[in-house]
Amino acid sequence: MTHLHLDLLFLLLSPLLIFLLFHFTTRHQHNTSSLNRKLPPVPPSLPLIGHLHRFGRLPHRSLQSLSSKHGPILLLHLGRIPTVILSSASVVQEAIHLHDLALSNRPHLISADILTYGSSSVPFTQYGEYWHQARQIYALHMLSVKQVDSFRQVRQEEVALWIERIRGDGLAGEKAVHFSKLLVDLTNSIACRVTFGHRQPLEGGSSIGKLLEEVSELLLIVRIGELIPWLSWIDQLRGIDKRAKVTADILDQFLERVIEQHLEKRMNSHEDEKTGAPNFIDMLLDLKENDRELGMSLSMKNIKVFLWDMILAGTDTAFVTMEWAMAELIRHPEVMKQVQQEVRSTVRTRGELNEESVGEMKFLKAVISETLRLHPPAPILTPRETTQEIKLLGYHIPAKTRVIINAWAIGRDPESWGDRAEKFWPERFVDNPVDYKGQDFQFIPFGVGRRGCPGINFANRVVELALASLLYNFEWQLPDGMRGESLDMTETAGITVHLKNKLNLVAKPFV
Ligand code: HEM
Repeated sequence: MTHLHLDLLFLLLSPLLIFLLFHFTTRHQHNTSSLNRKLPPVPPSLPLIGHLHRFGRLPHRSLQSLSSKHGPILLLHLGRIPTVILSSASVVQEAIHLHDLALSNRPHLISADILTYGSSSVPFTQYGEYWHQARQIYALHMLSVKQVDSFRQVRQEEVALWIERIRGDGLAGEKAVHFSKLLVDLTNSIACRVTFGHRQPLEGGSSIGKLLEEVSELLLIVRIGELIPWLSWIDQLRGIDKRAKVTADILDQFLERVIEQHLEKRMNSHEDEKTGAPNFIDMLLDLKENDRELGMSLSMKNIKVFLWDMILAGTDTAFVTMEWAMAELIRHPEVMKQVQQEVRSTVRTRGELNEESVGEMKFLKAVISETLRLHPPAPILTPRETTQEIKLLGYHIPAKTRVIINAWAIGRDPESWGDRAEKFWPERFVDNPVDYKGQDFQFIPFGVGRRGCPGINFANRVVELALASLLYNFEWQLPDGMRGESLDMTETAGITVHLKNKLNLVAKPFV
């Protein structure tokens, strides 16, 4: 059906839809308040769509402005979905200290169901036994400090190749480098080598990057049927399910193929030959062979989900962090100079740029923290859902309420960060014990509580080494004599928030 037909159909049906929506929404809101308990403040809404229109294209910003008017805890109705918004460090602290367990579920999302084997992906899966076992596998095997250490050589090799690529190809010092694209290439190749053992495991036309883009986009699409179930036929007409199923099939076939290749290789090699570079597929296949020790049986489906999670959760977030860090450094040449001085003098003293020398670069770490404070890659984290009724700041929050934590607003709250809350000022993190591991509620780019990110250590190693290498090897400028302060910092909409206009920079070799 063409777009014209769809629009016409929608127009004809809209009076009926408006009546039914009005009936549904008012009845629903009445039900919530009839509990006769004090609910969080509800900003004015429209009868048909509740607060959907107030969610905005960039929800972290629109929700911040709502909470500055109505307070740090709000109740919104996104269509049929009651959603509580938490926007201050103290309210999140109370939520996690008193109700972490009750806040550990994720809402059920149809796209995640289709794209991640019935929502088996850890970021989307329901709280319960499977989630516990999966987190154990991350903590003890895939993302343990020892395991992350074992990928050191992969990271160092990939970063070194990447730096040479920037320097070579006649790019460096001549014309602007498509910096954002370079970052995607690096994070993809590290994630693929670590996960599959190869840089580019897909043969033929499509690439992992393309597949990843399609999956992220599909996970982001707002489904009308999820907000207003009886309108789900509109999603069918939009073809979302079909698109998601096609992508899920490509993804599944790809994962099957790489796992088969590894199985074949294992069958054809003797025990003493199984010493290739470490990768998640072989590690999971080893665990599957010894699943009695593991305490759970790992199915092939589980293995596929773990592999895809690593790519999905780990690539975009690290890339976005580096993109924002570089954009802020370009806008603040004095900070750029200071961090380059630290990186270069540490390398001079240590004789080498590697993960050990990077570990000593305090100001570089402060620059990364300040970037994550101002630009958390997932500004409203990942939504939660209450498993039971809870009480927060004296307000009742019913079971099955969606909960959104606005980490972006919390990171810019003058109550926690003072007058210079909006300023990029990395010094605030030098010799400051506040960090992003989830204990300091004013700074939570990796989330909080038991659903917090298990990949912090993995991400840090990549981001620190890659940024240090860029800063050590090159002087960075905007093309055509553009000045840093004119850099467009407009954000894109999405679960992860990028720079809208991709970064193009001139890289002049320093060494
Ligand atoms: C700068 C990089 C990263 C950032 C900012 C980030 C941020 C986040 C956030 C905000 C969440 C949701 C937390 C919550 O709901 O409280 C999350 C969850 C998750 N992250 Fe990360 N992440 C990053 C890198 C990684 C990496 C490298 C991996 C794996 C290799 C990873 C794996 C996961 C997983 C599996 C979850 C789901 C946890 C659960 O639901 O139990 N992340 N991450």
